[in-house]
Amino acid sequence: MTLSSAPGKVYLFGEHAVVYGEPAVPCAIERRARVGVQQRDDGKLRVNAEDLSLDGFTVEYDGAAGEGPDVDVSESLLDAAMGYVDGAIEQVREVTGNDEAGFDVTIESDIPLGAGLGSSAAVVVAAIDAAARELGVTLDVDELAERAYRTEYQVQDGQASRADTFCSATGGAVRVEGDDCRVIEAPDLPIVIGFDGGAGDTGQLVSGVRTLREEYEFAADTVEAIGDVVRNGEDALADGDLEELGRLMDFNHGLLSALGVSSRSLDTMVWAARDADAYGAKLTGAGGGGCIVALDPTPETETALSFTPGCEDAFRAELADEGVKRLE
Ligand SMILES: Nc1ncnc2c1ncn2[C@@H]1O[C@H](COP(=O)(O)OP(=O)(O)O)[C@@H](O)[C@H]1O
Ligand SMILES: C[C@@](O)(CCOP(=O)(O)O)CC(=O)O
Ligand SMILES: [Mg+2]
Repeated sequence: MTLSSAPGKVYLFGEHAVVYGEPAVPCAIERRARVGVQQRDDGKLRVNAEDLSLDGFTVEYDGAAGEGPDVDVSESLLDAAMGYVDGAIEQVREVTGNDEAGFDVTIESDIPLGAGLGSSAAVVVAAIDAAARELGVTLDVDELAERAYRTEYQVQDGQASRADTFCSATGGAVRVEGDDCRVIEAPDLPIVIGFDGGAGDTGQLVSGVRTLREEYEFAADTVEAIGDVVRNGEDALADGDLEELGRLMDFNHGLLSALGVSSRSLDTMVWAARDADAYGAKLTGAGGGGCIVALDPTPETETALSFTPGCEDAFRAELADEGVKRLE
């Protein structure tokens, strides 16, 4: 068996706008997906993903080369659930030139699904890394990030940036603008996360922003304004100016809200953090439901969130310096 892990992330700034070429700054956090892979002789793909439940079912699945799923759910739901793993294995078959390779894949993850913490990118990065190594090929981190990006791009119907996958592959704080991806210096950030227990549909939310942007010039301007916030945010990050970072995160949340990707529970958690005197707070990732990220070195925000109706979990997150980890 070959085992790799990869971290989730929060966006300090720039989600959604990054899809249209504006810069974004995600930071990897110490919450990981671990993917174990064992080659099979029969060319089939069998995925054991205990965290992945569809309306209460746990999926036992024979992927593209297999016999189809052992659950009674619609194909579209199953594609949505399994597309990332299937896509990751396709990339491994391509990059290793082993078209017929079959695998047993086991996924365990500390990252809530669809909540804006990049569970999909972490699963894809760890799966590609482990499956390629299982076939004797160790990918360098740039190739791994590129293959993981192609997987997300394909599964999300051509609507994905390189931000999540690059960040998960390299770890640390990163800056992504188009295909220019780099790791940047970041101070120790007092990151607090609030989770409403829900999820958003990344593809649908990205499509919503695309439509608005095509329909209204001011929505296109809003996307550009997010880019300006990010550029200011980079300076604040370089200066270690947490107050300014927080102000800019607040502004970023307002602009995301204007683009229709916030929700009542995300707004409620953002306001709870602001009322607790966090430096700033915003939704993270695609939105619609899931997580907010706040900056607060004191325990106040975590405490306030834990008493906020609609907030299911509040926790601190450490920056993950390391991206993909080769465990076995
Ligand atoms: N532990 C897991 N096991 C299997 N698949 C997972 C797991 N975590 C995430 N995924 C895949 O990623 C999808 C969620 O990704 P996405 O909607 O982009 O949200 P996010 O990346 O913000 O968590 C899930 O529907 C599933 O396909
Ligand atoms: C909305 C977006 O900018 C980030 C999505 O992040 P997440 O999958 O919700 O963690 C889409 C993308 O960059 O591919
Ligand atoms: Mg995702």
